[in-house]
Amino acid sequence: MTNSTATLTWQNYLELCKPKVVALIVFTAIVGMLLAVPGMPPMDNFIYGTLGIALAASSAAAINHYIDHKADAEMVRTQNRPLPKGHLSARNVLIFAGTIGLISMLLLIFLVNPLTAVLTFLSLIGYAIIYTVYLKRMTPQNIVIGGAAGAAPPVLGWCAITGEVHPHALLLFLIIFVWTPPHFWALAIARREEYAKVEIPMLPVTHGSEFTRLHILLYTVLLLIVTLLPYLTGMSGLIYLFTAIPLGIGFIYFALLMRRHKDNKTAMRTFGYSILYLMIIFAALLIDHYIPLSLS
Ligand code: HEM
Ligand SMILES: CC(C)=CCC/C(C)=C/CC/C(C)=C/COP(=O)(O)OP(=O)(O)O
Repeated sequence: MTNSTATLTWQNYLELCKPKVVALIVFTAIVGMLLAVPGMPPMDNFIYGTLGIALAASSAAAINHYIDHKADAEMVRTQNRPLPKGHLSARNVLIFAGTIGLISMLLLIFLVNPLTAVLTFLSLIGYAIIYTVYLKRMTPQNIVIGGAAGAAPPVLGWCAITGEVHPHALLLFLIIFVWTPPHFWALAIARREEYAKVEIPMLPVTHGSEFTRLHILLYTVLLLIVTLLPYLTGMSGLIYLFTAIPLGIGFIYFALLMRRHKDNKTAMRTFGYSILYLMIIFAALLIDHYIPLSLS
């Protein structure tokens, strides 16, 4: 194998893992871990927990590539993925997904704790099988229900440190769960023709873009309310609150902008904002945890 072929192979495997999505997922898990205890969490649980969750999410992403390869070949956004392009064989993808999935489970069972392993496994199956095989092709509520898998990582992170599912961790779950529909539907509006072409019943395809825009707005309002809960329950302080409120208002502003400007560019700007939103709100939770303002 020449050097450039080796690089290409390596890049293809990395692409299977959806590295940017998984990076943000892992960040939310890390925030869950750091919020679970005052000060620093035990290093072993932190490192092996992070690795285990990252490998499970990557395995789920690779399985999603395998199951979706036919639809992916039909859509401009996904047609250059390693399977539709023929850069990797289905067999290689399955072996890769199985191997990293297994390593993840071994790490979590033996070096973290069994509850984290079970919950991570359920998230993997939730995304790779329940969402990708069934929900995605069955109902326009696919991403609302399937969003539970993507929202799980802070709970997994928290559990990796304490061995329990704490109600505060469930608040973090709730934030990502309510964030997911406006995150995805903004993109789905811009890509509705492609989803229609491959007969995937995303909300803008089945109920139209207007209806979807209204639902994006409703979810951003709900999200602003839900993001007040960490402050109201005493889990987070004023640094968090003063970040969450303007961020939430910003998301509502984008949702309103989408109702005024019906172009794909505005929809994609909203999608871009959603990613920035999640990064910043979780960063704020973290900063607030270590630098609590005692004004409250
Ligand atoms: C059911 C749940 C979700 C759905 C259906 C969904 C859908 C998508 C789609 C289709 C893209 C691809 C955009 C593209 O190809 O340009 C994307 C990108 C992205 N998603 Fe999500 N997402 C979900 C949950 C999440 C979660 C839980 C996170 C992180 C916590 C996340 C973070 C991201 C990031 C960072 C990107 C940008 C990737 C890039 O720039 O390449 N998503 N999402
Ligand atoms: C901890 C653990 C195991 C979590 C798994 C969560 C996980 C990897 C979520 C990914 C969310 C995502 C990118 C959904 C899009 O899938 P899609 O098929 O609708 O998008 P696509 O068309 O870009 O493939």
